[in-house]
Amino acid sequence: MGVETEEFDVVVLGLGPGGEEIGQRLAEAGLAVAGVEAELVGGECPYWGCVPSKMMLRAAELLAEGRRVPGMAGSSRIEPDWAPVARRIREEATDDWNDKVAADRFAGTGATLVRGRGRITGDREVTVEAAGDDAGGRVLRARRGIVLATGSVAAVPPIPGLAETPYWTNRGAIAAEQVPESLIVLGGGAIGAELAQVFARFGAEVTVLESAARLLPGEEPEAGELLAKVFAGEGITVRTGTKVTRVDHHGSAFTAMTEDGSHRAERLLVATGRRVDLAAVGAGAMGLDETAHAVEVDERMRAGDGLWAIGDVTGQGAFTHMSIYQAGIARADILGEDGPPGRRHAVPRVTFTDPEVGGVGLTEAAARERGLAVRTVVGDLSGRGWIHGAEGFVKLVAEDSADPVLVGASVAGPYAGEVLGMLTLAVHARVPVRELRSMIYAYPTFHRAVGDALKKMS
Ligand SMILES: Cc1cc2nc3c(=O)[nH]c(=O)nc-3n(C[C@H](O)[C@H](O)[C@H](O)COP(=O)(O)OP(=O)(O)OC[C@H]3O[C@@H](n4cnc5c(N)ncnc54)[C@H](O)[C@@H]3O)c2cc1C
Ligand SMILES: NC(=O)c1ccc[n+]([C@@H]2O[C@H](COP(=O)([O-])OP(=O)(O)OC[C@H]3O[C@@H](n4cnc5c(N)ncnc54)[C@H](O)[C@@H]3O)[C@@H](O)[C@H]2O)c1
Repeated sequence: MGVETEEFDVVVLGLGPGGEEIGQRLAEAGLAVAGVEAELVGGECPYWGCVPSKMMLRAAELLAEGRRVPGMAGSSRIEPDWAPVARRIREEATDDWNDKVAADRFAGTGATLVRGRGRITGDREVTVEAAGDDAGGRVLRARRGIVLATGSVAAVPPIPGLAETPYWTNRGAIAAEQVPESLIVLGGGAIGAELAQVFARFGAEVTVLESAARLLPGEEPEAGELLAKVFAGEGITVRTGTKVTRVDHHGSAFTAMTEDGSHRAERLLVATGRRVDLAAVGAGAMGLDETAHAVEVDERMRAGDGLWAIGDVTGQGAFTHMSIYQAGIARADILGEDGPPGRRHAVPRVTFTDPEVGGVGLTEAAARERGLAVRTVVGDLSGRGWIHGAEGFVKLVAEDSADPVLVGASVAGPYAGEVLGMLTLAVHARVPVRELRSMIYAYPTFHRAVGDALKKMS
């Protein structure tokens, strides 16, 4: 088996949204870049994550809007059909899980695409296993350094019996050609909540089993409570504070045993978080702790001498926008450019359920855990919520000082992810609350609810 050694300025290991962005931008800046990808150029987001899941959610939202016609605009008869959803995902979103367009775009910037699974095997050295028809592996040496951007995979809890069953992770759910008659969703975080609502709206009988005390436990409690109410109204069974003790699969059904009973369904989706495997990428060869849950980076995304890490592997927020943001910071550092350091006080997050749930910066609980003295206010969606017939809330978390700024904010309701934009700006730029109060909020918009909430803040 022959082994070729090649030299580059930078080797990017993993071409998800973060790796793709930095690889392309460094190549465009004139560096010799190799990008190593084991599966599909683009990573989880376009093929099994954000993009196809948001297509599903858009379809499910259209059904829900149709069902809202009676009482407001006439009558409606809704007949869900999964076929166009599966077709859009196959043809428009993922090109049938083919990355030719992305691979060509990457190579078009002058970067070298190396297909195969890579491993750090020494200082600034990556060895790539032979892939496909390649005769042997390749050794890539990086003069400036390696960017570790290998993302995350679904974390599967060690529940007895589960590993022996044909459970879905996000990948199985996204590639579904049919809606199951019934579905158990293990985990009521972002993935679990979004996909539970999609499948329920297309006719599946859905049960969400969440170990924490409420849905979306990382968000404000008001968000989990609102979603639980909405889910109940849509016929979704939600069990929180539940421990699943065993999972079995017999014939065509899953059984999940809990401490107070059992649940049966045709499919079971595991949505209990993500996992980073630093041993698999050989991170120890450049001094990292391979047992860690994430790579620790400084404000320039440096993880060591000649080593940068970006995206899900950093544990700073498993979001596509974080991986691309961090790619920009690392790119500037590698090119020796001045630029703002990576900041984490205003990371936005949106769960695209209906109602959407958006948050930025700290929740009240997270702020208090850090020892910050804060004041909070919770408001409703004002006039627009009533006109729309929608439920939701705005919650603001301000530091308790003479001239306070917001350290966190949440919004739930229609277009909450869009309303979050102004709150993200406020937290990011530390706009004083007095300035936010003096602003004019268009009537009757959803974002006017922010102005109304500010008036109530002591
Ligand atoms: C169902 C779902 C919905 C989501 N929705 C959203 C959303 O709406 N908005 C949002 O911001 N985020 C969303 N996310 C999260 C988002 O997909 C991730 O945060 C994002 O993809 C992370 O990008 P990344 O570059 O860190 O890594 P990834 O996208 O995980 O890509 C890493 C790449 O590295 C490759 N790789 C791994 N190991 C090796 C190796 N040893 N050698 C070579 N290649 C390797 C992998 O094959 C992969 O292509 C969602 C995720 C899921 C699962
Ligand atoms: N709209 C978005 O931006 C979006 C959408 C989907 C995913 N994502 C990203 O992907 C990440 C992973 O999503 P996720 O939903 O898998 O993770 P998550 O961490 O958001 O939620 C996992 C949930 O599973 C629960 N859980 C853990 N172990 C359990 C068990 N044994 N039984 C029952 N419940 C259990 C946790 O309490 C938690 O509520 C998210 O944190 C997010 O960063 C983002």
